[in-house]
Amino acid sequence: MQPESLEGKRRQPNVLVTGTPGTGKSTTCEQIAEATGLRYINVGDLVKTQDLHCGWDDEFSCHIIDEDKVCDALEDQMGRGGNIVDYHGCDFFPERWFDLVIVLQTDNTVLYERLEKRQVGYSQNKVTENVECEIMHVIVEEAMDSYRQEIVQVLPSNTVEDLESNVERTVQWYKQVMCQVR
Ligand SMILES: Nc1ncnc2c1ncn2[C@@H]1O[C@H](COP(=O)(O)OP(=O)(O)O)[C@@H](O)[C@H]1O
Repeated sequence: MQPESLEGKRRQPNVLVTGTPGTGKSTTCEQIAEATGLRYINVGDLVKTQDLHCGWDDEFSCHIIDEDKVCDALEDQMGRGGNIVDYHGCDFFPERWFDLVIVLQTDNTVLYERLEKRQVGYSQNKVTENVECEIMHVIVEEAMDSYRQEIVQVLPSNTVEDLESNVERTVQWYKQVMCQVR
C-alpha cells in the first residue's frame, strides 16, 4: 500500500472499509479507529439514527438506504478528512472521498457460521443471500469498478491473525500518509 497525496484540502486521509456483512468491517474499523484516532462512521447505524432511508425492505428486514441523503449528510465531514467509513456497499460514495478502500473477504464456510450466530434479524434467506454475495465477489467487483485500482486493497478476514495484520498494515499506511502531510 503506497500512500499518495491527499485529495483537495484534507489534512487527514479518509478510509473506506467495505465487504459483505459478517466479513469483519466493524471489528476492523473499531480497532483502526482506536489506533489512529480516525473517526469511525458506521453508515448502517447512521441510516437508522438519522432516518437516511426511504422505507423498510420486508424481504431482507432492513431499511432501504437513501444514498443521496447519506452522501449529503457526510459531505462536510468527509471533506475535512480523518474518517474511517464502514458499509457493505461502495458504489454510491463520491470517488474523491477516499484515499484507501479496503475490501474484506471471508471464506464461505467461515462467513456462514458467523452469520448464523447473528441473533437479530438474520433469517436463513439473509444468511444465504450474503454468502452468495461473497461467493460471487460482488463487493470486490463493485470496489474495482468504483475506485482507482491503486487505492483498493482486498484483504482476507478469516482469522484473528488476519484481523491483526489488516489493522497493523492500515495503521502503518496511515502513519506514512500523516508523515507526508506534515
Ligand atoms: N478476522 C476475523 N477473524 C475472526 N473473527 C472475526 C474476524 N473479523 C470479525 N470477526 C467476528 O465476526 C463477527 C462479525 O464481525 P463484524 O465486525 O460485526 O462484521 P461486519 O461489520 O462486516 O458485519 C463478529 O463476531 C466478529 O468478532
